[in-house]
Amino acid sequence: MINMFLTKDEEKMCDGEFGETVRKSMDILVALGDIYGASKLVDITSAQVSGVSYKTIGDAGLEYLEDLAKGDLIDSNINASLNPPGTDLNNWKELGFPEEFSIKQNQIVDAYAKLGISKTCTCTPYLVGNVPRFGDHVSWSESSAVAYVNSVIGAKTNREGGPAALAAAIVGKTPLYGFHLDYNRKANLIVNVECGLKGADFGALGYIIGKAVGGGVPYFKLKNTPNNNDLKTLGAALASSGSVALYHMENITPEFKNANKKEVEDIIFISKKDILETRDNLSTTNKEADLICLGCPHASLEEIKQVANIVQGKTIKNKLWICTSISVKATADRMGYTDIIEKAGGNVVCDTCMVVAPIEDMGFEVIGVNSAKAANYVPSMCGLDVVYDDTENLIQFE
Ligand SMILES: C[C@@](O)(CCOP(=O)(O)O)CC(=O)O
Ligand code: SF4
Repeated sequence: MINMFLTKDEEKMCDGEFGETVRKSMDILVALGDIYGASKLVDITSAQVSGVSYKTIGDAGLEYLEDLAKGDLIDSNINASLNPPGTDLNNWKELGFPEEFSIKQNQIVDAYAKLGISKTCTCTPYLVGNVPRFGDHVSWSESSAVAYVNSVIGAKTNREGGPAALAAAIVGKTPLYGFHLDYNRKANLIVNVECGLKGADFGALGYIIGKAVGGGVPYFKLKNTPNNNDLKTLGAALASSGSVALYHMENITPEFKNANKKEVEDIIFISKKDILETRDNLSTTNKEADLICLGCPHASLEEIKQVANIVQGKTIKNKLWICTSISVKATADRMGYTDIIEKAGGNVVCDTCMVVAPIEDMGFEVIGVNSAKAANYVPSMCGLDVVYDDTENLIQFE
């Protein structure tokens, strides 16, 4: 029995009148809505679909998607884009990605494309055209992207699983509960940062607070003004050590005035010592990195420019990847940044990242990262050591 209210059209979708793909998607959305007590479905303007890497979904995932893609679709008329896959979809051969893995990976992405999800392949779709408006209901699933779209843009999403975001993309709707409702978007922890922050400090802060707040909503008071790259780094870390989907930042994020901070009793003070200790603890080894892997979440053009400025005219000792979307790379190519980085011995890698790529099978042992999320996940998802530091300290020259 279905508990939530469905319109006549939605009932028809559940009954299979629009085909099997739509029916199966409605099954997922209605089950989710009933579990979480949603009153109804709500229209969305955007979806971001994770569950893409062959490393995480395997052959079973590929078969499921190819089967689903055989059915008819309705025109859900939303902007839907894919998360990073496990390979650079075009340049996997040149970059040394395993062949069988890369072929399967391309098949997965093709199946998603048949289901109407664009091959944007990034966890920072807000940099490349999948940009909802403030207040929009959306269904996003990559956890750093969820934190960004809720907090920095002020669109509304729960932390969806890949299948739920795909179902939402197919139908153009999501169940109305959780962070879609304003009363769940209030802060429940105040974070008073007593020192200025820069670079990898933001990841360290996110790592500490994610652990402290779990799935709650932190409200930050900072001494200095972060840029959007800092906010994406912070959100990624919050969403990986905890399950944060939304944060507020005084005078920075769009909903900070409605966060009800006066009613929040829990307050944490963060000192320079806390940040430095956490930065140290995020490294699992003192060894030098054999691969420096930047772009978690996927790099912006400014971050690629920063790397180009650091390596210009020099020869990098370690291997260097800077991971980003194909759209950002296209602009980096045009600006000459890619050429500078390649001449120094590094690569701008498209689509994939250090967590979802099979780097453990590619001969690397120690990965240098400037992202606390990557520092948290590379040891657990790839079984490799990490060194955590700022970009300029990670890159060594001949
Ligand atoms: C680790 C992560 O960023 C990438 C793995 O994603 P996927 O489920 O393989 O698309 C997922 C997440 O944090 O939501
Ligand atoms: S692990 Fe990092 S780079 Fe990879 S998809 Fe997640 S946020 Fe993006």
